Amino acid sequence: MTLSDKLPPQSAHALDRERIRRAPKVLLHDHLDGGLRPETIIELAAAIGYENLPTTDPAALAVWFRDAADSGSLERYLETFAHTCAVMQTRAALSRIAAECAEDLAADGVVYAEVRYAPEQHLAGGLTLDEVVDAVNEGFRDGERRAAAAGHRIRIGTLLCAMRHADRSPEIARLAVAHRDRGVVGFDIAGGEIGNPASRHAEAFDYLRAEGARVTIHAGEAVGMDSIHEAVLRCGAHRIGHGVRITDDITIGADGQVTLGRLASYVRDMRIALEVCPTSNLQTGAAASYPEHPIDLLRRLGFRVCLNTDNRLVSGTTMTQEFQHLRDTFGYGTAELEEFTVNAAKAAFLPFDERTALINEVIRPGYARLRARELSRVPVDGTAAAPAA
Ligand SMILES: O=c1[nH]cnc2c1ncn2[C@@H]1O[C@H](CO)[C@@H](O)[C@H]1O
Ligand SMILES: [Zn+2]
Repeated sequence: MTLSDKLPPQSAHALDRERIRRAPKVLLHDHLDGGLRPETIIELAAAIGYENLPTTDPAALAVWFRDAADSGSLERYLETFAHTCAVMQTRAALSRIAAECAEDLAADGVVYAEVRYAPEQHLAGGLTLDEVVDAVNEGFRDGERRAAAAGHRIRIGTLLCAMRHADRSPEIARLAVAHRDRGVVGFDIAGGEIGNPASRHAEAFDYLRAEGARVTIHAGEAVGMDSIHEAVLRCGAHRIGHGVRITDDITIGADGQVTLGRLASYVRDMRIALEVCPTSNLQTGAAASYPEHPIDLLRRLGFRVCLNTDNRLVSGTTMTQEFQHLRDTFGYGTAELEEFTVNAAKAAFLPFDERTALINEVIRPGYARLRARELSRVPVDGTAAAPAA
């Protein structure tokens, strides 16, 4: 197979920011504790007497997070979460943060999201694991209602993370299964990848497999193929968080001939989705630059790639902004945004009929409308009559 054979036609129209924002999008990889509003952190910190924030100016705090996370190392990136987790230790704080997350995603045009967090990191104020999950779910239901009142349709499921370096994964796996019909759609492991192999959590993954639970695993971000191999073949991951280092198992000859190794073939053949987060990858050193980011290669090779934010505050991003970077770097347009969105909907941890409805009743019609507007050159708000082409 040569790569040039696999190039789809690029969209003829450049998508402007507002059209990207309005297009229906699906987000599968977004951390609740990485996406707080800076104003909310400052308010909550003041209320509980948390004095370690680097600044109490919202704009400066947003810049601080992005800069501190721009370290080239995943470990340094993760250090910034101490400040967000510090203010996420009560029922009210968790519910508020989840509700605001739903509102912010909806305002960015996200119609379905799976938002993840590690319940074990929210026990310092005396909450139980079950109370943490209930508080977050309550917040999301509230946020969905508020978004609907503002004219935005969004649905949110949650993924419970266990931390790779800790030893609570069996408990968190049981928690995910106990709440699976009440807002929780799957399980993940997050945190430092180096020195913390997924196989340490084999007990949790064996249990989840026996329960038929849905699993995604952060892998192939700071560690390469070995980590992806473990995640998929030993731990049974249905999706991979990041997974960009799968390119270590792909060779491209001087003649453009592409060869996939056994692992890369498995991931592509089995339609294991790669939850790709370009900006986060640049910050942690998983990719050197947008042009060098493997998302375009993987997409052209037919991997089930979807586009994600990872951490909206820490990476200073939104879904709209992630796609703008790809538009500017690779010339992507409506077709590619729709492709990522449908890929994400196919890989969502929703029942089959709900995934189908999401694609056929929300995503496809949304993009059809977008394309019709492009053709007639109607302004995005549809108010003024467009001049004839
Ligand atoms: O890109 C990432 N790779 C690995 N772990 C991450 C990433 N982003 C956030 N977290 C970790 O996941 C926890 C639960 O949400 C966060 O507290 C953070 O430590
Ligand atoms: Zn992540």
